[in-house]
Amino acid sequence: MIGRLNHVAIAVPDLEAASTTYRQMLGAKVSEPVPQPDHGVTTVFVELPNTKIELLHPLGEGSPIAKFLQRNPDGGMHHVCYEVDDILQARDRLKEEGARVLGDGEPKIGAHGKPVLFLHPKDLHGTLVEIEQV
Ligand SMILES: CC[C@@H](C(=O)O)C(=O)SCCNC(=O)CCNC(=O)[C@H](O)C(C)(C)COP(=O)(O)OP(=O)(O)OC[C@H]1O[C@@H](n2cnc3c(N)ncnc32)[C@H](O)[C@@H]1OP(=O)(O)O
Ligand SMILES: [Co+2]
Repeated sequence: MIGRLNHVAIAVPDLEAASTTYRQMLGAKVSEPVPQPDHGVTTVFVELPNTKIELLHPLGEGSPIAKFLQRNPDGGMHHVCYEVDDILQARDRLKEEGARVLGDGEPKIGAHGKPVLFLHPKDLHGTLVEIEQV
């Protein structure tokens, strides 16, 4: 059911410093920061030949990544995002298989203008998983 790896997300305490590291030290193509108020984060995308890295920083009150950064003050890998063809079909199958779909269970529009959902890390061996319909 899951397809390509769309992105790996890394939560960072300093978005500018992380962007500089990826641009200068690693020589990657790095986007400008984009606030995502519906998701409580600001994103920077790093374009790699085969996938993307999503740098995340909290935005506003009650950001879903705030506690993660408190627990990991230097930052760290936050989630992986897999592509699916049909997000509602994927959601229903994942629920049947015992995965908890986070939030109200309805897809939100993600950073690429496509529907996304998140699955609880405790049901996926300690990894927060995002699925994105492409
Ligand atoms: C920009 C849009 C979009 C895109 O298009 O790409 C995005 O990526 S938005 C990214 C940010 N949004 C989200 O992460 C939404 C989904 N996340 C959540 O709903 C919450 O973050 C969470 C996963 C439910 C965690 O909530 P939180 O309040 O931070 O922690 P808890 O105390 O409830 O955690 C319970 C348990 O899970 C462990 N945990 C938490 N986060 C992670 C993680 N990222 N990876 C692995 N494990 C995680 C946490 O340590 C707790 O474990 P125990 O201590 O053992 O109970
Ligand atoms: Co993401």
